[in-house]
Amino acid sequence: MSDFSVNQFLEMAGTPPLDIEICDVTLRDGEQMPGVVFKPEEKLEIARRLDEIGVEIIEAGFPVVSKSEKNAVRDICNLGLNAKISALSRSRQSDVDVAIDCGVDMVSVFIATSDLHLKYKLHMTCAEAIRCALETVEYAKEHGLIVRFSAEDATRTDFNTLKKLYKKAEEYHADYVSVADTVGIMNPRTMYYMISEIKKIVNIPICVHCHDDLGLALANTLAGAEAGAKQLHTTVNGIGERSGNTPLEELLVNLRLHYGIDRYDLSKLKSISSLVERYSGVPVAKNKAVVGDNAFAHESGIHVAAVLEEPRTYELYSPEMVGAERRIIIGKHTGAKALKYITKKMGYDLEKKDLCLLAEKVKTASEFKRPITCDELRRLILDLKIEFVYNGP
Ligand SMILES: CC(=O)SCCNC(=O)CCNC(=O)[C@H](O)C(C)(C)COP(=O)(O)OP(=O)(O)OC[C@H]1O[C@@H](n2cnc3c(N)ncnc32)[C@H](O)[C@@H]1OP(=O)(O)O
Ligand SMILES: O=C(O)CCC(=O)C(=O)O
Repeated sequence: MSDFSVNQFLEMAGTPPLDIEICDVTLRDGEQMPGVVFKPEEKLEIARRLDEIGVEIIEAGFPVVSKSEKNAVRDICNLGLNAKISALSRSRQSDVDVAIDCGVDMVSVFIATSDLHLKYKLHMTCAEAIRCALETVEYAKEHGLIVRFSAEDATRTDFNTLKKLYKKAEEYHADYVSVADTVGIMNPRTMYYMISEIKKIVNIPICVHCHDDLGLALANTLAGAEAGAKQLHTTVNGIGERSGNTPLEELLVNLRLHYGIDRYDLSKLKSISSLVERYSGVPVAKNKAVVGDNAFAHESGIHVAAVLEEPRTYELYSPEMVGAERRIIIGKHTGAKALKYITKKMGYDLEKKDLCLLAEKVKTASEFKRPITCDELRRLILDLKIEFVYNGP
C-alpha cells in the first residue's frame, strides 16, 4: 500500500513532469533570520544532513560576513559531500576571491535591480549595477566557478530591463539566472507567467528564490517549477529573513506527492527539522505542515476511532514517510474508542460503559486547556471505583 493518498485531480487537471534540483540556503538566508547564529560545527552537521537527504546544492554561507563564516564555508567544502557547495557573493571581485579561497564549486553573484534598491540601497544607476554584476560574473567564470547570477528584488524590477539583464548574464557565461522574490510579492499565477517569459529569453537554467511575506513561498516555488524553473531554493523549517523562505520539508513532500519525485530521502525530514529548531532556537509551530508536533497527532474521538482502524482516514501521508510518529492525545475531545485503545496499552481492560464514564471524567479534567497525561488518566481510572482487569507493568 502506498505511503500516501493520491490526489485524483492531478490527472484530471494535467500535471507536468518537473525537471528540478534543490539548492538549500538554510546556512545562508536561514541564518539571516534575526537572532540566528549557527556555530561552525552546527553548520557542518546541517550540511551533512542536507547531503544525506539528497539536496543537490548547499549554499554554505556568505564568506565575507566574518572570519568564522569563511572558515565554516571552507570546512563544509572539505567534507567531501555529494552536494555542490555554493557561497553568496556581492557583485564585487573581492567577495568572489573570498569564496574561491573557501574552495566552493559555485558562487551566487547578486545585485539588486529594482528602482527602490538602486536608489535607496546601492546608490547606483541601473547601468552601473549591471556593469558591476556582469564584470563579477565574468571574473568568477574566469576563475572556474559555476556561477549563478541573481537579480535581487527581481520581482519588483522593470521586466524589460530584467529580461535584458538575464540575457546579458547568459552571454557572460553565467550558468544560471535567479529570480529572487526578495519581499515575497508574487503569487502562483504571476510567478508562473514571469518564469515562462524568462524561459523564452534565456537557454540556461532558471532559479526561484521565494520569500514567505504573503505565505505563498511554497506555492510560488511550485508555480515557478511548473513554468520550467530548474533550481528551487529552500530552508529547513522555512527559516529566513522576516517571514522566511520556502520550507525544504514542505517542498520535498509536495514534489513526492504531486510530481512523483522520489529521489530525496524524506525519512530524514523530521530529524533535520528538530536539529535546525534546536540549533537556530526558532521553535517549529505545532501545526506546521510535515514537521510540526501535531502533523500526526489526533485527539478528536471521531478521528481517533477512524485512525485506529485505518490511519489514511485522517492522514494524507504516513508519519514514517517523513521520519515522524503518530500520537494519540487525551483531552476534551477524546471518545470511548480512543480510551479503549490507550487504556489497553496501559494494561487495563475496561468495559464500554466504564470507558464512557472515563471519557466524561477526562472531559472535565481537561478543562484546564491541556492534554491529560497517562498518570492522570490512571488516577481517573482509579477514581471510577470500578472493577477492572489490569495486565500492565
Ligand atoms: C537579499 C539578501 O539576502 S542579500 C544578503 C544579506 N546578507 C547580509 O547582509 C549578511 C550580513 N552582512 C554583513 O555582515 C555585512 O553587511 C557585510 C560584511 C556583507 C558588509 O558589511 P559592510 O562592509 O560594513 O557594509 P554595510 O553592511 O554597511 O553596507 C553594505 C554594502 O554592500 C553594498 N552592497 C549591497 N549589495 C551589494 C551587491 N549585490 N553588490 C555590490 N555591493 C553591494 C552596499 O552598497 C554597501 O556598500 P558601501 O559599504 O560601499 O556603502
Ligand atoms: O537569489 C538568490 O540566490 C538570493 C537572493 C536573496 O537572498 C534574496 O533576494 O532574498
